[in-house]
Amino acid sequence: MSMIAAFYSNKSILITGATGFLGKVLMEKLFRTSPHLKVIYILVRPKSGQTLQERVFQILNSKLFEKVKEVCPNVHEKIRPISADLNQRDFAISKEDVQELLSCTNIIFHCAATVRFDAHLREAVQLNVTATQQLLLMASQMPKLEAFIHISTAFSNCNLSHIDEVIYPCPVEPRKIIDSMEWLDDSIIEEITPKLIGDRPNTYTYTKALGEIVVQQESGNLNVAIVRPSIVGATWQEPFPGWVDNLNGPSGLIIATGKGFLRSIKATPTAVADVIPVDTVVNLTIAVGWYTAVHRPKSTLIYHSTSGNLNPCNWYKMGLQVLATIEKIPFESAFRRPNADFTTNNFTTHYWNTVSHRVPAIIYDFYLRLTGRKPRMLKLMNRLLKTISMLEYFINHSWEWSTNNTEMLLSELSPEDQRVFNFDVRQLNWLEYIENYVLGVKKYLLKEDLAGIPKAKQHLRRLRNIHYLFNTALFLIIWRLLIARSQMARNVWFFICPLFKL
Ligand SMILES: CCCCCCCCCCCCCCCCCC(=O)SCCNC(=O)CCNC(=O)[C@H](O)C(C)(C)COP(=O)(O)OP(=O)(O)OC[C@H]1O[C@@H](n2cnc3c(N)ncnc32)[C@H](O)[C@@H]1OP(=O)(O)O
Ligand SMILES: NC(=O)C1=CN([C@@H]2O[C@H](COP(=O)(O)OP(=O)(O)OC[C@H]3O[C@@H](n4cnc5c(N)ncnc54)[C@H](OP(=O)(O)O)[C@@H]3O)[C@@H](O)[C@H]2O)C=CC1
Repeated sequence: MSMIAAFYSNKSILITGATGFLGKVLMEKLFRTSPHLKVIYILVRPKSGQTLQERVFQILNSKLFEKVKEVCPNVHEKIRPISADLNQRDFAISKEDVQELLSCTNIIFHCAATVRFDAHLREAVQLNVTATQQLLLMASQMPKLEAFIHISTAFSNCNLSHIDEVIYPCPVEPRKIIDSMEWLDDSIIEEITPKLIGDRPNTYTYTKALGEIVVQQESGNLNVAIVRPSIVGATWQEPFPGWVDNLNGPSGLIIATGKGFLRSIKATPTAVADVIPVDTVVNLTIAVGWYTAVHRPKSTLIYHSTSGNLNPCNWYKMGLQVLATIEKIPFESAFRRPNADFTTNNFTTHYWNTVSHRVPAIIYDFYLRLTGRKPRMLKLMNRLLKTISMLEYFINHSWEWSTNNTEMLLSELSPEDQRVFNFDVRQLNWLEYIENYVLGVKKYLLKEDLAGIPKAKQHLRRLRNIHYLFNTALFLIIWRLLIARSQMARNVWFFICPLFKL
C-alpha cells in the first residue's frame, strides 16, 4: 500500500492554477492514486466565455481524465470549483467560500502564476508575488492546514550558474516592490523594470524569485515547501506518455519545426536541455506535500525538479531526435520540409533568419496575393522569431542545480511509493521520451490523426519536388543571365551555392 496515497485519503486539498498544464496533471494524479480523498477545491476564474462549471466539465471530460473516471467514478462530486481571480483583492472569493476554505483545507498546492516572459511587471508582481502573499495570509487562518506547497521555477535564480536548494535574496525587498506597484504608473514601472530585473532575462523569472522570498518571509508557523521545476515538458509515463496541451517551453518549437516554419535557431548545441516531464514534477510535488505534512521539517525545504545533473541531455541530441521523429511521423500540411538546424552566432542567425525564414515567407505571401488570397506568412514568421528571441536565453545557457533535498526525499520513500510516485529522472530514456513527446504534440496539441501519416508523407514529397524545381529554375535563370557570359560570375556562383544550400 502506498503511504503517500493513503495520506491523501480523506484530505481536503486546495489547488490554485488547476486549469493550467501542471495543475491538471496534479489533480489527475491525486484523484487516480487517492480516490478516497475528500475534496479538491480549485480556484478558477471564468474565461473565454466559459463559466466555471463549463471549464471543469471540459477538463473532466478530456482524454487526460479518462483513467481517473475508472478508479474514481464520482470524481465530479469531489471537485469543488470556487470562483476566484488572483488578480483581485482577496481573490474576489465569496464570504461563504472563504469560510469553507478556511475551515476545511488540509493541504495547499499553489501552482497559479503568469508564465509569460513578456508580462508587464505590474501584472507579474500581482500574480506571482502579491497573490502568493495573500494566499499565505489565508493559509495562516486555516486551523487544519498541514502543508503549503509553492510551485516556483528552477530559473528563479537563472542569473547564477550554480543554484542550490536555498532561497537567494533580491536587492529590493518584495514588500517594497508590492507597495510601489500600488502608486507607480505603468510608464515609470516600464522604465525601472530593466534595473529591477537586473541580469535576469524577464519579469517572469524575477517575480518568481520574489515569490519565493515572500514564501520564506511570510509563512510564519506554516509547514511550507517550494518545488522548482525546470522546463516542464509532456508526460513521460502517466496517465499515458506524451500528453501536452499548451505551446509553452519546447512544445511550440516542436510544432514550428515539424510544420517546416523553423529552419534555424540560435542555440548552444552542447548546453543542457533541462526539460523535466510534467508527471515527474507532479509526483515530486505530491511526495513533497506528504513529507512536509508528516515530517514537518524545521525550515522551508526547496526541491529542484530538474534533469541536468542526474541524466543530462543536450539541445543537439534533443534537436536530432525531434527531427528523426518528425521524419518518421510527419505533421500534416507542412509549409516546408522540416529541416531545422542550430546557429551559434549573431551573424549566422540574422543571415538564416533572412534567407530561411523571411524570404520564403515573402515569396509565399507573393504567391497568396497572386492567387487572390490575403498574405499572412511574414506576419506569422515575425511572431515566431519574436517567440524564439524570448526563449533563446534558455537554450544558450547551462545551469547546475543541486538536488540534495529531492534525492533525500526519494530515499525516504517506500519502494511502493517510489514506484507510484516516481520522480527518479535517472530512469528516463531521452530518445523514447522525445519520440513520445513529438507524437503527443501531434495527437493532443495539433489533434492530428495518425491515419493521416501517408498523406502527410506525400505532401512532404511534393514539397521536396517543389524545392528541387525551384532550385533548378533559379539555377537556370542565373546561368542564362550571368554565368554563361563570364568566368568571374562562374567563380562567384560556385562560391555562393553552398551558402544557400543549393
Ligand atoms: C533543431 C530542432 C529543434 C527543435 C526543438 C527545440 C526546443 C527548444 C525549446 C526551448 C524552450 C525554452 C523554454 C524555457 C522555459 C523556461 C521555464 C519556465 O519556468 S517558463 C514556463 C514556460 N513559459 C513559457 O514557455 C512562456 C513562453 N511564451 C510567452 O511568453 C509568450 O507566448 C510570448 C511572449 C513568446 C508570445 O506572446 P504573444 O506574442 O503575446 O502571443 P501569444 O502568447 O498569444 O502567442 C503568440 C503566438 O505564438 C505561439 N507560441 C506561443 N508560445 C510558443 C512557443 N513556445 N513556441 C512557438 N510558438 C509559440 C502561439 O501559438 C501564438 O501563435 P498564433 O496563435 O498567433 O498563430
Ligand atoms: N510550464 C513550465 O515550463 C514551468 C512552469 N513552472 C511553474 O509551474 C506553475 C504552473 O505552470 P503551468 O501549469 O505551466 O502554467 P499555465 O499557464 O498552464 O497555468 C497557469 C495557471 O494559473 C492560473 N491563473 C493565471 N492567472 C490567474 C488569475 N488571475 N486567477 C486565477 N488563476 C489564474 C491559470 O488559470 P486560467 O486557466 O484561468 O488562465 C492556470 O490555471 C507555475 O507556477 C509556473 O511558474 C515552473 C517551471 C517551468
